[in-house]
Parts: sequence; structure tokens; C-alpha cells
Amino acid sequence: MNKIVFATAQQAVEKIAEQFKAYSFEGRPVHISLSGGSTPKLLFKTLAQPPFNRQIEWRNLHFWWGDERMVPPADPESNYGEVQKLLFDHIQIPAENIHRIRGEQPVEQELKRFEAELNALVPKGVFDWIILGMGNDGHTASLFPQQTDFHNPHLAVIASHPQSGQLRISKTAKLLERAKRITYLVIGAAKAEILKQIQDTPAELLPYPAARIQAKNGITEWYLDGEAAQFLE
Ligand SMILES: O=C1O[C@H](COP(=O)(O)O)[C@@H](O)[C@H](O)[C@H]1O
Repeated sequence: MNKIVFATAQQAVEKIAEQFKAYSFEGRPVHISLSGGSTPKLLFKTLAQPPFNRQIEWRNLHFWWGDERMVPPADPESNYGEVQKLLFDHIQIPAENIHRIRGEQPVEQELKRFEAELNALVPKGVFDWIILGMGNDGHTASLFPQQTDFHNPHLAVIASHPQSGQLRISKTAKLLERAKRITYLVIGAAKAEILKQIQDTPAELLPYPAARIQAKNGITEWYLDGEAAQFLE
């Protein structure tokens, strides 16, 4: 496991924020995929404040999501809605740089539209950077244990949350794995046990999409805080 352990979650997200800044000065459109759920909220708050809000060249960064819940942006469950509230409402970023999955639309129709947008704008489907989270059950994006087809050749897929049945759209494992760089940001003691399993067991023997999805031609790294990493060597 290629991991970096930070003393605090704040230090982990500041490292990511520094890298947003570096990418934003590459003088080209940089395609970044964000994760949803609770973990990245601290990152979005940090990016929205000085010094990052003013130092980053936002016009060069294009934002996408690994997955979205099929709810309107104002719904507290919306992955895009959280970033809008915590980050986009506080910075100057062109609207055309925000490539959200439209959770308020009919799911089949939105899947096709999202795939078409990916095809049109992301060269060869290769993202510069994909930031992922990991759920307590080892899911990542909306790719859940026991229901993920790791060989699905499409760019995106309709998923259903195993407990609630909530519909979602997720990037597929194949699309995620094309990225130049994947960073799993995992924070907190609730994820510590599963991280230990991921460290100790070959990925193909585990049911967890977060263990198995890795950049095929790029870097995969794990940014952890001390609590998440407490059982790791
Ligand atoms: O449902 C989701 O869960 C994962 C992990 O979320 P967290 O709340 O444990 O941080 C997240 O990465 C994914 O984007 C989200 O839709």
C-alpha cells in the first residue's frame, strides 16, 4: 500500500489543496474527479478559505465527480450540492468548468448524457487526478462490494445503495483505472480495520472495490490520518 500518513485530517487536506494549486499553474485544463460523502468536506472548506481560495488558478481546473446520488442539488445527499455550498459559492470559477452529474434527471437519460460529456471533454477518458473515498463497507465512488462488475467496459454505470436502494450514477472501475493518478483520502478510526485488511491481503482476494481499483498506468496512493492508519505497519 502506497500510503502517506498525516498526523491530522487537516494536514492531509492541506497537502491535497497544495496540489490543486500546483495543477492549476500547469497552464492547461486539468481534469479532477471529486469524491462525495462526508470525508472531503474538510477539503472543500479548506479550499474555500485563504490562502487557497485566492492562490489557485481556478479557471484551469475542471471538476467532475466519481459518483452522484439521484437527488436534486439542494438535497443534503447531493455530492455536487455539498461542493457548491462549501466551495464553489466562495470562489471565482467558470460555470463551464463544473461537470456535475445531474441527480435531478431521469437516471437512464442522465447516464447517457454524462457519458457523452466525458467522451467529449476528457481526452481518452484519462483523468489527471481522481480523488476517491472509501465507505465503511469498502465501497468507493458508488461501486459496492458484491455488486461491482470490474470489467464493465462503459464509462459510467447505474448503481443502487445496498441498504437504502437509493439510485446513483458512478464512474466504472475501468474508467477510474485509466487515471494518471488516484488518491484515496480516508480519515477516521471507523476505516482502520478495513485498511488493515487491504494492507495485509492481496487485492484480488478482497471484495472491496476500494482495494481493487488502482490506476493501471499511473499512481495510486492513500492519504490517511493517524486514526485511520492506527493498525498499519
Ligand atoms: O456514498 C459514498 O460514500 C463514499 C465514502 O463516503 P464517506 O462518507 O465514508 O466519506 C464516497 O467516497 C462516495 O463518493 C459517496 O457517494
